[in-house]
Amino acid sequence: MTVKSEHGAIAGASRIVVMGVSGSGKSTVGQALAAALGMPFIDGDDLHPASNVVKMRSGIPLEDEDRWAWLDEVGRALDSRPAAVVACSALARRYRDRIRVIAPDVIFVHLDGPRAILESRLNARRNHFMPAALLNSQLAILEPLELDEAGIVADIDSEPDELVRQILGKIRP
Ligand SMILES: Nc1ncnc2c1ncn2[C@@H]1O[C@H](COP(=O)(O)OP(=O)(O)OP(=O)(O)O)[C@@H](O)[C@H]1O
Ligand SMILES: O=C(O)[C@H](O)[C@@H](O)[C@H](O)[C@H](O)CO
Repeated sequence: MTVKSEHGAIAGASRIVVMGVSGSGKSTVGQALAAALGMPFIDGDDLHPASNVVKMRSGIPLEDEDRWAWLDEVGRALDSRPAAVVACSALARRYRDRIRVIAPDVIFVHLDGPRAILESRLNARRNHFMPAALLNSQLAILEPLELDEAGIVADIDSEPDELVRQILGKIRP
């Protein structure tokens, strides 16, 4: 169960999704956050069916129909463990709702920031299936967390370690 502690931090955060568009740092920050919390880290990129990876690699944005089974995998990755950090874009409310059906106590950490930073990080990144050209479609789908969704927002314009520090000031297991 999640409750706000007396300091306003979200307590009971043991199943965490680090969300945001491509290039926001989900894998980088998610891994560091999991290490700091002593929790396993699972990269949602590794849970995609091969057909999704082929599509993204070819520069074709995924459709909702491509995402449902993947989001179910994300939900199961969380629900089958007592604690975990999963990197998953979870761009739209309906995608987060899908994850919550399986893992109701999930907390979302939205890595948010301006297009210019996202673009420069994606253009500098090597050896990843996701092309920078898909950033526009990702930003078009993005729906920020709503007030009734358990989660926090972190601004990506800091070093990963600093982001982890900020996140740990707002959530605690
Ligand atoms: N806070 C940060 N400061 C500087 N560089 C960062 C930061 N976060 C991530 N990066 C770098 O930006 C690039 C994108 O980060 P990362 O791959 O973690 O993003 P992602 O959200 O997981 O992307 P995707 O959804 O496409 O898998 C990487 O090269 C990473 O090293
Ligand atoms: O929902 C989506 O459009 C995609 O699944 C992407 O967001 C990828 O999972 C990933 O973030 C790219 O590496």
